[in-house]
Amino acid sequence: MLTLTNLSAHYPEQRLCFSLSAAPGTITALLGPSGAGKSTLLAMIGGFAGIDSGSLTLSGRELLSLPPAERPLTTLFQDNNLFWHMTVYQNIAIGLDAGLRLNDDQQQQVRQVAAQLNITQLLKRKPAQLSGGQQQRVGLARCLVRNRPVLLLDEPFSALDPALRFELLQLLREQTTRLGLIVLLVTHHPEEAARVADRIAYVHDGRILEQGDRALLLAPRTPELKAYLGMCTGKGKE
Ligand SMILES: Nc1ncnc2c1ncn2[C@@H]1O[C@H](COP(=O)(O)OP(=O)(O)OP(=O)(O)O)[C@@H](O)[C@H]1O
Repeated sequence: MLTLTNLSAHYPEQRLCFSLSAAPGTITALLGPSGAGKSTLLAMIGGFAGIDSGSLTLSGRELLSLPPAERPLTTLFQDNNLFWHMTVYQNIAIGLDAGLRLNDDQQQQVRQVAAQLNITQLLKRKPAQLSGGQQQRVGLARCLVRNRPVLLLDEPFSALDPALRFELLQLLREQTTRLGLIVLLVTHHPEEAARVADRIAYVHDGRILEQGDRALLLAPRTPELKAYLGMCTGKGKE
């Protein structure tokens, strides 16, 4: 279980404080308006943003004292951070060894994850020779090969057209269940959350205002989430 307890940061214009639990094998969708703090929440967990107080644990182990590279997690952003001069194989392999010196076992792991994400036929290409969807598959493959229990995703598929987006989300869903990953997925698309997420956390003004299972999207309790989802909150209106 990944557990955030009053994990807090203060910025001149924003005070953020998050409490959240996420279980293995689940996807938690982080929804909320622009500027609410979704990306900062991931940065706080990843160790890229300062923390003032609170705790962050994975299976009871405190993570805040660990530098980012030693935390048991991996991140994927919309800009997938692929290296354009390297092949797809190398771009995945670098997730295992920055010097690209892979033993037989590790080489096998790269090929395995490539097969799972249907990119085996692309391993010799460079990122510029791939479509946007294929590039995101490579980015996801690099994350998965690292074999970390927590996956932080910041709108990774937003630039893709809907069909491709859902294909990749389905793939993410399968891998989350198969590997027992804890996935936090920032998205601006409630319909993405409705399709793949086990849990919904609505981030508003630096905190999680509401959380629950997918039914939350159909029956939000707070006026803020209703307004975010475009549901009418005015009295006497439909
Ligand atoms: N390094 C920082 N310095 C100052 N303020 C910051 C910093 N990082 C985050 N903030 C504050 O946190 C707020 C939340 O920003 P964040 O990018 O996390 O929102 P978001 O919900 O991810 O928005 P979007 O959906 O537009 O990406 C910002 O408006 C800003 O006030």
